[in-house]
Amino acid sequence: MKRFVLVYNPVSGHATFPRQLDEIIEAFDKRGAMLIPYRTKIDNSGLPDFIREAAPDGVIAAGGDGTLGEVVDYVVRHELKTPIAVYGSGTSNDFATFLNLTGGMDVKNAYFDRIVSGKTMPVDVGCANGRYFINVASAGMLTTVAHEVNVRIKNAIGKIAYYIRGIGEVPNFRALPLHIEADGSEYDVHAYFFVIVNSGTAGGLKNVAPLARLDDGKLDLIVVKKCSIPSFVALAKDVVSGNVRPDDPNLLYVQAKKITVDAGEAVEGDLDGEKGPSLPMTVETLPHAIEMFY
Ligand SMILES: Nc1ncnc2c1ncn2[C@@H]1O[C@H](COP(=O)(O)OP(=O)(O)OP(=O)(O)O)[C@@H](O)[C@H]1O
Repeated sequence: MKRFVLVYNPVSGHATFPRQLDEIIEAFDKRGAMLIPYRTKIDNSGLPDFIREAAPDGVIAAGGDGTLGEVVDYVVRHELKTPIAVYGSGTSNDFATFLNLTGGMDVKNAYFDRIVSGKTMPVDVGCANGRYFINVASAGMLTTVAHEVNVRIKNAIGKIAYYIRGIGEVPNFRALPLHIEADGSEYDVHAYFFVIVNSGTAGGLKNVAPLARLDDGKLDLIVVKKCSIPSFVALAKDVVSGNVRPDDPNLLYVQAKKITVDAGEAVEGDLDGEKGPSLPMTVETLPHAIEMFY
């Protein structure tokens, strides 16, 4: 009998996942597979031993991008060599969205079939100052905004909270003097923020990085340069509508294996939507570091 560790975050998104637990256990039971639940806590340092002990055919991360990122960090760091599935039950579920895994029970049941039959693909992982992430590393104005959003507000109204809080910050937009090295090329730009993405979906927005591929051995760096307010509004419109152009003059768009970003000060960073290392940040790609069910 195949068995899967179900790592579920009871509070992510609207804290609705616990109500779906019975349905999911039944879905795997029907497919002749066993689920071994692991309820996340603030400190999940016992997870690697739990996974080793269970010796599963895969680990399913049920939560948002933060939960998935944490599972990926443990799997890579502890060389657990187990394929990973994502069940998006967070606020924005960027990675699950990129893999077209969000939707109704039809989508989920088809995915459960593929998990049980073992359909996997290799996926790159990012490493930022020694911490692994699956989807996005970033820093700058927007990151601070996201971290300051009260968790309860975030749960209640989701990503809209980012914008509400963000709008309040507009007068405080501050550009950072970034020095960037990407695979040997150097760039100096005044920028509001940057994202380094693995998939093309970030911050609840699809197609933020039109060139991004999960298995190309590269990460995509997108830097939003300091610009006039009308230019910024036009760019924001393109981003929201999924029409980011890599050659947009207000962006620096670079694909690279290794990227270092320095702002000359310790600006707070973000990994997969959670607090990450501060700048300077060195991000490297680990090509095909994990297998993911898709
Ligand atoms: N039992 C728990 N009680 C309180 N917080 C928890 C618990 N388990 C995990 N967490 C916290 O949940 C956060 C991760 O949430 P996650 O990113 O998965 O969901 P989200 O923020 O709702 O979704 P998304 O990242 O997709 O927007 C982490 O900060 C983690 O510490």
